[in-house]
Amino acid sequence: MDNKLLEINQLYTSFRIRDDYYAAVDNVSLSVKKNEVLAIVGESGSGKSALAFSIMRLHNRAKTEGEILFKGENVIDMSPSRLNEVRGKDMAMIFQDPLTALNPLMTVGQQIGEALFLHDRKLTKKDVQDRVIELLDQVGIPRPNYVIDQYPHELSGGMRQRVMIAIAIANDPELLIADEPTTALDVTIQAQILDLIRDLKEKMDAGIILITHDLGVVAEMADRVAVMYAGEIVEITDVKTLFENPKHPYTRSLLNSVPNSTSMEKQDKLHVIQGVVPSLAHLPRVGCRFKDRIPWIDDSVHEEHPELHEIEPGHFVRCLCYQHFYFPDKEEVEKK
Ligand SMILES: Nc1ncnc2c1ncn2[C@@H]1O[C@H](COP(=O)(O)OP(=O)(O)OP(=O)(O)O)[C@@H](O)[C@H]1O
Repeated sequence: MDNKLLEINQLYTSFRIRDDYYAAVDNVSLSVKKNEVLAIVGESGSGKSALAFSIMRLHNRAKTEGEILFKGENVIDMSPSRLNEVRGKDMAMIFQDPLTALNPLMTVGQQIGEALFLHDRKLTKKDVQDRVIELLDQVGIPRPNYVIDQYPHELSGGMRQRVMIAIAIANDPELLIADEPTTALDVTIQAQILDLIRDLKEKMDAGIILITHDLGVVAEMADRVAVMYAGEIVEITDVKTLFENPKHPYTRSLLNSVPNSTSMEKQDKLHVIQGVVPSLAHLPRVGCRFKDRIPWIDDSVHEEHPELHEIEPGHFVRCLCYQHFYFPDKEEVEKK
C-alpha cells in the first residue's frame, strides 16, 4: 500500500443547466500523497474550483459520481454527520476570497474558536483562547491578543487570508485545499502567504491541493501539477518535467503565454492562446477539446477518443496531437 491520502477515480461533477446536466469535472482521476503539493492549473472555467468543492462535498446542487477516496473512505458515500466530522478536521479548505468566507458578525477569535470547538467539545474556554492565540501567532499575525477581538472588516486583506488559514489548520488537517489563496492579494503579501503554506506543509506533514492560474506560484510551490482544460486533466506530471518538457498543446500555450517563464520555448514573441474555454453547456464532448483553439494543427492528428497516455513514468498527456503541435507564425494563424 502506498501513502496515498486522497485518490480520485473517474470523478464527474455535473451542474444542471435548463433541463440537462453538464459535467464541469469530466472523468478526472488523480491522487495526492502526504507531504505533497499537487497544483491544479488551468484558465478560468476549466473546472478547478468545481473539483475542489467536490472533494469537500460543498456543492449541494451538483451531481457527483465516481470515487473520492480520502484515506480509503469514499467522500461521496459519507453521511452528513460523517462529513461534518471529516470536514474542517481531517480535510480543510482555504477559499479564494476571505471576505465572503469569513462571518462579518463574528470576531476573529470566535470564528477560529468555533472551528476548534466543533471538533472537540471537551475544550474549555481557556483552552480555546490559548489555542486561538497560538494559531494567530503561527500564521504570522502580530499582536494576537488584540486581533482575537477584531472583526474581519478591521483587518487588511493579507491578515484576513491569514485568519482563514488559521481556521483551516486549526485542527491539523491531513489534507488542505487552497483555492487561489493569493489571488486577491498584492505581490509581497502573496509571497508571505505562500511561504506560510509551504511551512505548514513541512510542519503538518499534510497533503496540499493548490489551485491556481499563476504558473509562478506553481513553479515555487508544487511537487506535481495537473493541468485542467474544459473539465478534463490534459497533462499531469512532476513540476520539473512540466516546466522543462511540457507536452500538451494547452500546457505549452499556457507556459508560453507567460513572460520570463523558465520554459519559454525559443521564440521571440509570447504566444496568445486563441479564444476562451467554452461555457459548460457548449463544451465539445467528443474528440480533442482543445482542437478548436489550435486550428493550424491538422484535424487528422487528434484522437477520436483522447486518452491520457503515460509517455514516461508518472507523466500523462491527453490526445496524441501533442506529437504534432508547434507554435505558428502570425500569418498562419490569420489564414485559419
Ligand atoms: N453552480 C454552478 N452551476 C452551473 N455551472 C457552474 C456552477 N459552478 C461552476 N459552473 C461552471 O462549471 C465550469 C467550471 O467552473 P469552475 O468554477 O470550476 O472553473 P475554475 O477553473 O475554478 O475557474 P476560476 O478560476 O474562474 O474559479 C464553468 O463553465 C462554470 O461556469
